[in-house]
This record gives sequence, C-alpha cells and structure tokens, in this order.
Amino acid sequence: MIEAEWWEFEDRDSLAQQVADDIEFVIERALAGRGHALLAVTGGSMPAAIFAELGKRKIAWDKVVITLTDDRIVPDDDKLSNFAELTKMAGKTGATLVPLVRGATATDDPAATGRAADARLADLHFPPDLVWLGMGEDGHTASIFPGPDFNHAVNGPAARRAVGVRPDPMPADRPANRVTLTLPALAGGHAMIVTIAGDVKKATLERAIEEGPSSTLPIGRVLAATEAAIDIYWSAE
Ligand SMILES: O=C1O[C@H](COP(=O)(O)O)[C@@H](O)[C@H](O)[C@H]1O
Repeated sequence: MIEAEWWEFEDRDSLAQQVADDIEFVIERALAGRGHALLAVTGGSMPAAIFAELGKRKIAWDKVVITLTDDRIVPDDDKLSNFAELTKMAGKTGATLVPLVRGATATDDPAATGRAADARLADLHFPPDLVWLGMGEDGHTASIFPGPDFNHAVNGPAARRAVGVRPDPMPADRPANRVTLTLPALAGGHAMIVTIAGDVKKATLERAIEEGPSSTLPIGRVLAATEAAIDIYWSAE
C-alpha cells in the first residue's frame, strides 16, 4: 500500500511557496545532520516557479548538490535538455549542479550514456536527501517509461543509479532517448515529493496509488518501493 499525503493548490504560485518551504526544511535538516545536502530534481514544467521561490531563501547553497532525476540525450544547449533548464533555474544559487548527460549528441547510444551518468553519480553522497519527482500524463516518472528498457530501470541491480532508456512509444512532444535514475536510486531517497498539475495527472496518480506495487504505471512502481514519507503537491492548473 502506498501512503502519501496530498496537498492541493489553486495555482502554481501558491504551490511553489509551500514546496519551497518543504525543500528548504529538508535541506536545513540535511545540513544540520551531515553537513551537506543532495537533491535529485525533476525536469519538466513544474520546477521553475519553485526554484524562483527557493532562490529568495537564505540557504547555505555552497553545501548543496543538485542533480536530476532524468535527462534527455541531446546536446547541452538543446531546448529539451533538463540540465540546461536546471542551470537557468538554479545556476545563480551557488549550489553544485551535476548533470546526467554532458556533451551528448542525439544519436549517442543510450546504454553507454547511462553508464557514464552512473559513473558520474558514484562521486555523490547517495541516497539523496530529497527525491523530487514529476509525472507525465501517461504515468511515466523521471524517465522510466514503458518500453524495452523498463525492466532494466525498475528491476536492475540496486547499486545501479542511472541507466540509459529508449522510450517506446517515443513521446511525440519531447522525442529523445533518455538517462534516468533507476527505481532503487529514486525510491531510496530520505524524503520524496511529487509535483503535478491538472485533472488528468491527478486521476492517473490516484490510479497508480490505488494499484500499488502491481501498478503498470512507472510512478506507481516507484512510490510503492519508497519507504520515506511521500508528499504530493497538486495544482489545479
Ligand atoms: O519528460 C519529462 O516529463 C516529466 C513531466 O514533465 P511535465 O513538464 O509534464 O511536468 C518530468 O517529470 C521529467 O523529469 C521530464 O524529463
């Protein structure tokens, strides 16, 4: 059974205030406990307003490392690059930003790109203090999609933090192979938040939570494997 606390907001600005409060709390707790903090954050449309809010907070950003839950295997300056977006949103905070994908071309082999990401993550202090997930309307989370690499991302060795994946079917709006944190890497975080917007995603997430560990939806599988407290932040628009 998945136990999660839901928080509902009318718009993304009010959601951003609350999520920023909670992320600040997680960072402060990690800094007090172990002197540094590691966050794995979602790509997509939700983080911009939240990072804008976090940027106003007095946080010891020089002790904070931020990596991504997933990225697309595209050149560094491509508009589909989650790391390019993260750099725009959080570059000025002074946190250390760690990419999953660097210097790639769209034709790079996903498996090799995934291994390179995994090697880069070996230097970080896993598990993350916070895993911050988004979700697509199809129930994918991070870049765990149905397809030939689903099993690898979900059932691979616990020590493997990142793998390369080829979504199948390929999302028409953001067509690219990906690197994703694996289910064990995502589910092992000390705290978990999910940020989503809109009625379609709400219904999908409610279904995934009801299905639990047997869910066919990637988000259901990840949340069912998570032992940390899960907070879901939903905005109507
Ligand atoms: O492809 C991706 O999509 C999901 C959801 O993004 P959104 O823009 O629909 O909120 C995101 O969580 C993931 O990191 C991203 O790579």
